[in-house]
Amino acid sequence: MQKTFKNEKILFAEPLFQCDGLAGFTRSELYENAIHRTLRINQLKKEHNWTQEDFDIAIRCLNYEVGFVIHLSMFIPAIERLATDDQKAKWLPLAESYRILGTYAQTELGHGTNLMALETTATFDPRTDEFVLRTPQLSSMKWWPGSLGKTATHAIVLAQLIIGNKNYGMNPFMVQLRSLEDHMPLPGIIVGDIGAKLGANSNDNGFLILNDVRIPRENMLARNSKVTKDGRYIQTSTNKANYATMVLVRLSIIRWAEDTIKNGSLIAIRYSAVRRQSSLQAGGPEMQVLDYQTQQYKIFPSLAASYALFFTYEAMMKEYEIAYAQIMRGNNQLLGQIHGQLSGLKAFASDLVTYELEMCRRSCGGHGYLKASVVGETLLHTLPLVTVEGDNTVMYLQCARYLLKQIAKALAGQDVDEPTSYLKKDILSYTCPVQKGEHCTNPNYLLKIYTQRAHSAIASVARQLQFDLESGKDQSSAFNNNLVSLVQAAKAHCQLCLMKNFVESVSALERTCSENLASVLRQLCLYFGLHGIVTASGEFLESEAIGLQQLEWIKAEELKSLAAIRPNAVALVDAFDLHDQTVMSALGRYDGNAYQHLFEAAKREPMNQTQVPPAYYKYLRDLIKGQPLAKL
Ligand SMILES: CCCCCCCC/C=C\CCCCCCCCC/C=C/C(=O)SCCNC(=O)CCNC(=O)[C@H](O)C(C)(C)COP(=O)(O)OP(=O)(O)OC[C@H]1O[C@@H](n2cnc3c(N)ncnc32)[C@H](O)[C@@H]1OP(=O)(O)O
Ligand SMILES: Cc1cc2nc3c(=O)[nH]c(=O)nc-3n(C[C@H](O)[C@H](O)[C@H](O)COP(=O)(O)OP(=O)(O)OC[C@H]3O[C@@H](n4cnc5c(N)ncnc54)[C@H](O)[C@@H]3O)c2cc1C
Repeated sequence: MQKTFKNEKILFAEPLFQCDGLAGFTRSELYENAIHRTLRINQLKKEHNWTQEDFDIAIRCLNYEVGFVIHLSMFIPAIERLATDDQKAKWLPLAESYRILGTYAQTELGHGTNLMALETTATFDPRTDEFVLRTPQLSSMKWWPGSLGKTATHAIVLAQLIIGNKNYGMNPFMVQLRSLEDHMPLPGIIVGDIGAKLGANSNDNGFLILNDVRIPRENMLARNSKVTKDGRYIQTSTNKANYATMVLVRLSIIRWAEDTIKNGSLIAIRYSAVRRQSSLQAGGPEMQVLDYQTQQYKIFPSLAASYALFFTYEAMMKEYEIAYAQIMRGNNQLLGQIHGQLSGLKAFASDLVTYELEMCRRSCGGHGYLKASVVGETLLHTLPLVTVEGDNTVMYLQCARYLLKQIAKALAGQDVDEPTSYLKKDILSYTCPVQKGEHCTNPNYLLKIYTQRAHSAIASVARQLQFDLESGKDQSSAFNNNLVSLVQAAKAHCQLCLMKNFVESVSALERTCSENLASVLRQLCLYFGLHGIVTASGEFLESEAIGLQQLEWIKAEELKSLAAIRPNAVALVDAFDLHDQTVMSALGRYDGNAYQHLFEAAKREPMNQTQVPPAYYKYLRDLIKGQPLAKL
């Protein structure tokens, strides 16, 4: 599942990467530890001639608990995508050698989603051939960018370009924030950390106020548009190309989601295999909780999601690479498709894993509430994914916007993109594919059900929008009246994508892997499809892709699937090939000794380093001895 990291032994031989000790770290210690880790991985990369992929896998093995995440995943890719060749030649070597440390400063205190309303301005001054950057009011200050608080020496600042009295929209500007001599903020720059978060506290997300900061004209990243010395704005590509970095990170978030749900399902399944509690026969031996149908019902969805997201990431990475190669050659034909697909899938993947991670945590009972179980920590660390790189609702709506355009093309007899080719079918020509119970044991039949449900959801909201417009509603009212249905249609399309990628990937694997493995993967794919229909049965019924009889067969088959997966559940998570130090969980260790590891973790608890707590001498001693307490 995860390209086995041949360098695991090297990485985890170093105490720095042994994660047991992170509990109890202060924010400053977490921050320093993260920086130390990334720089040490960089040294290991040089010492052992690791590839960039090895470097990335090392970071994923550490669950992204490293420093410079935005520098590596946004600042450098933004230079690659938004800068001219000359600008790349200047800035990339500095960034790649960590001579400058960057962030991607787009979001403001007052705006994150609505980029058109960003308030930071970059005003061209032809007298000095410079841009003057300012955050005009409190709500304008940049707020959230990772590494902005204490680390970044430079930021790619997204600002409204002003020439004369005209606003040319959001453009990217390279701004130095701190001195490269003493790291002090430069004149006009007020910068700092925005404070503790629910998780990911090793990251110094920051704020930035720009008070008339002057930068040379050449600091506007000018691949897609530029300003001439005499103040003319020349656009060389769609200004949406300036959004390209976000598209890449949305793809990375799908993989981040896959990595975290693999951790969660591995912990839940391994622990459920060793935890014995209660029994079904009076006086009988206590059962492995993994044998309870309800426990399987709680945690097998995370197992299936792990594989579904793995296959979807692989498919989307290929789709992105094709689109990106064309875009970098100036051909933006696939820009809309890749944006629509990745907006929706980033939202769907992050929604799916945050839900299933909580189910994994709950399945561990009381111990799931201990930091040492790590499932809760993983959830806290994953929660931002439903917001970063675009709030999920907004991302679903971007996907829905794409789907509406595609179905309009389909209805007009025009070509549509491959991911929406199903919309070419006549919506009235669908017949329920499942005519007998045994059809529910074939993922290909289920795929037809998902296709019809997605097509129906998109066609239905398109019709409703058309009806509202024809009834006299203006565009924005008609849209706002149908946002919930638009999100539902986007989710239906995304769930179809996951199911399609799962079915097609297993079908491709069957041609090369053993029948045993093929059978296990087919079973998991079938379960993923069945469970998805059951959990959204109302929508599937509404689409007429299934009736009550089919739903009855599907629900029965889903429960049978639980029992079929049970014998292979532990092997399926072992197949993730995750090192104990990656999973970090006392409940999910490969040796299965959960209780021993829990107790070891408790013994490492800082409070246990002394037998008698300081509070005893301040408060408890007099209390216990019945002596009057001094005034507190
Ligand atoms: C991966 C390995 C890396 C190696 C290093 C390893 C070390 C790193 C460790 C791990 C890597 C992990 C990677 C993940 C890191 C995650 C960290 C994340 C930190 C967070 C960062 C951020 O949050 S950055 C800020 C993100 N902000 C947003 O996303 C804002 C959301 N809002 C918008 O995008 C736009 O406002 C919105 C799309 C909502 C509206 O656009 P707008 O132009 O205002 O109007 P609209 O009419 O809707 O669109 C017009 C037109 O433009 C098209 N379009 C919109 N967006 C895009 C786009 N992104 N790309 C292409 N086209 C776009 C849209 O479809 C419309 O087209 P038409 O319909 O007019 O044709
Ligand atoms: C951990 C973390 C790291 C981050 N790192 C960075 C970074 O490095 N660089 C950076 O620039 N930013 C960063 N961000 C900011 C992030 O990109 C924004 O928070 C995100 O884009 C959401 O925007 P917002 O916060 O303004 O939410 P809002 O858009 O204000 O969302 C509030 C609510 O309004 C709803 N809403 C908003 N617009 C619409 C609409 N059009 N239709 C329907 N509903 C709508 C949303 O669905 C949501 O429910 C980070 C955020 C977090 C949490």
